[in-house]
Amino acid sequence: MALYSRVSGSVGMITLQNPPVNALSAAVRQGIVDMMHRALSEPEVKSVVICGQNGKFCGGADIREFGAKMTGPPLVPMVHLIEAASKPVVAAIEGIALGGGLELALSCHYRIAHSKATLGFPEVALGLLPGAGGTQRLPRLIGVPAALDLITTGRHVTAAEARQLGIVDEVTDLNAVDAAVKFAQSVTGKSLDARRISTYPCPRPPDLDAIFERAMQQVRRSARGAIAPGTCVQAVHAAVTLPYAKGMERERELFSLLFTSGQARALQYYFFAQRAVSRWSTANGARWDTSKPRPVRKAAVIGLGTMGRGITVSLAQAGFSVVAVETQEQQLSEAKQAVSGMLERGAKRRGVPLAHDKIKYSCSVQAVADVDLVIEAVFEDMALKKTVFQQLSAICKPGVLLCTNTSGLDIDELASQTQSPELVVGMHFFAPAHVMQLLEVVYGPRSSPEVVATAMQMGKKMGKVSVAVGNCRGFVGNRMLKPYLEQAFFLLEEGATPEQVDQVLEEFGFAMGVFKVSDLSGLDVGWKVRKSDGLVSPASTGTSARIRGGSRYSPLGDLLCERGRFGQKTGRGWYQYDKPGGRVAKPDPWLHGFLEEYRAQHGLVARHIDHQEVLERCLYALINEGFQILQDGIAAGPEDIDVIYVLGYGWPRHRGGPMFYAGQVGLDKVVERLEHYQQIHPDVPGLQPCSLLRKLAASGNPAIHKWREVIQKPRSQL
Ligand SMILES: CCCCCCCC/C=C\C/C=C/C(=O)SCCNC(=O)CCNC(=O)[C@H](O)C(C)(C)COP(=O)(O)OP(=O)(O)OC[C@H]1O[C@@H](n2cnc3c(N)ncnc32)[C@H](O)[C@@H]1OP(=O)(O)O
Repeated sequence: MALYSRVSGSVGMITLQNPPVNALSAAVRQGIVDMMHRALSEPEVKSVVICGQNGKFCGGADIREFGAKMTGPPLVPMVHLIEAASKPVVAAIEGIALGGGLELALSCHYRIAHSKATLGFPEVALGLLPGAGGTQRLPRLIGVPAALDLITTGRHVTAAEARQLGIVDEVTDLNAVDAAVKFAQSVTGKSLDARRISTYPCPRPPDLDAIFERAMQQVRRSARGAIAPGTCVQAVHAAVTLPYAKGMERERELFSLLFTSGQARALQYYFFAQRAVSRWSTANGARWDTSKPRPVRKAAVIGLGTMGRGITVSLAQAGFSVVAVETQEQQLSEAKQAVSGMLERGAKRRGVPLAHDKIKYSCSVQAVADVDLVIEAVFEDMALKKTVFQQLSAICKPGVLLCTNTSGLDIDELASQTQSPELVVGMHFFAPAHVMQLLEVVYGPRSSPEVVATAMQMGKKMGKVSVAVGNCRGFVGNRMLKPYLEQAFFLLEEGATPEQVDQVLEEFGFAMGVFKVSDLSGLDVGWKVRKSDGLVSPASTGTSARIRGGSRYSPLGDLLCERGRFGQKTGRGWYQYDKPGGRVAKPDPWLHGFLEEYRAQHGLVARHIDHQEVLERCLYALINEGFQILQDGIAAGPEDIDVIYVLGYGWPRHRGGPMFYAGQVGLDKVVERLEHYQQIHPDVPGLQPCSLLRKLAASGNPAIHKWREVIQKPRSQL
């Protein structure tokens, strides 16, 4: 709703009230319309201030209303009512003015912002465009290039930048509402003719066509198939080429197109999914709202390889004191240099103070004796990690949280090396750890709720999105990756090339295809794991070379590693690179020849594999594992899996995540296609639809938010 009051005798004040962000729900819109009429009809009122309760102007349209039937006054007539008002209307912007909130502010005649406020049009991230005149008013106010930048990227600007761009009239360090009231009094009676943005002519730079061409190219490059950014460009184009009223019609047309799209639904689902994962629960009943995090002031990182360095930087930048331990002198000095460089670049990019003094380096594990939390990031080797955990358990003060950055080893086995297994959790960072936003917090059967809560909160403090997951081989992300990779290898055996598979996945929207990712992370990583699992056997031919434990196995990755082809680092992998460490993947004729030879040796006949088969086999195998993970209680809900895949594995956000995507495809269709492929490949268990997937499909493809009702009480292995 919106509250009306009279201040200083002549100023009508409309306060938006809809916690937590004063979103423009039907009730708020109704309140604004009613209170505007009231302010305009009261003769004592000479000017109006619009502000938001609790220091937040407005977070935009109420996204929760998008899925339901719209009620209440629409936004467009509401902003027209404000702009057409005969009394000056001043927006007092505190906290946030985003999306519809900024459109509301742009319909006011003046805008006063607090210096800490942020403003922006983030609609593009929800698969939309600013549909209440934003695409028509902003270019009129600040020009086409700046408007295109803000609307197509959705980036938030500070009050200072907004002032520089001309979006706000004044910035204050004092109380913005008081300042707006004073301002409103000062403009009482002044003509409003020059204050209605919709009446401004839209500036037409001479190189207009080139500007729009560049904007389109830019969004095509970065959108990875998302339709909203390009549609935003079209809407801004209308502002320059059409009169305001026609431009508004075009904005509405384009908005409707996006509003009803699957991409908008996926992005809006993802928006709430990312927030839902902070309300975590575990298979043994611990919950976010009943578990109190422990205070952590000082943390330690053990092992300063690539991951340890990134984790050290993340901790220091988040304000923790860090003891960074590396027992190899040479490694330690290299790490110091690398960490310093990362901190300097980070400080420059984010304009934050350098955090060098937060870090103390040591080559002795004894240095961690007084820390509150340790993150072990040594080499991915169980025996080594066990030794480290035994040492830590002996050295650390009582009650210290012992965390491991393993990407898939058994947390419980590590916990059993310590005197207090309840204090052990996984904190699985993604490389580069100081950049990637995802953190899998892995709890074991004995991890205490407070310890899970602490790791989740630590992640948040480091600016990460933390997702709590149960303990199993590969946890959620890497466990689902296995069947996906497996299918990609099988497709090569059957006749595909790495570039064909990658192209299909990149067209789907993945940042990188599976083989390019494999080259980037290093083929030797998986090879070591397969070797320790006893899967890598001496080269042989015939069917038995491609069977392990009764199931189909592709030794292709092993064979490449045997030839020293580890990917980018060696300049050769699934692709070739101009030099070791090179980044540009080029198809490799050697690899094509090798695949032909391999097929011949194993009696395989290459066949044509189409786009649909590549996509379905890779994605549905991955999705099927996701359902198995839900069934096992390793992830509490589909949102957890989707957030992990979008933030950690390059799944296109505009497709919501693998579980959401499965729902959009239709669960019955996913089951049907998996069964189809399983009939052809009966030796691939990962293509057998799991029982939860079958159950959900049989119960009529329920909406994703209803899946939890069907997922029985978690039947975790924990
Ligand atoms: C043809 C059909 C015609 C239909 C007619 C429709 C006409 C529409 C016309 C115009 C289009 C306008 C569109 C919009 O305005 S879309 C919304 C644009 N705004 C945003 O995208 C802002 C989204 N919010 C945020 O970025 C952040 O929440 C934040 C910066 C505002 C605050 O961040 P933080 O402090 O970190 O808090 P949380 O993110 O955790 O959020 C707290 C809580 O609030 C919920 N929430 C936030 N914003 C909204 C919102 N706009 N609507 C509803 N709910 C919102 C958020 O979900 C959190 O709650 P929780 O999920 O329960 O945890």
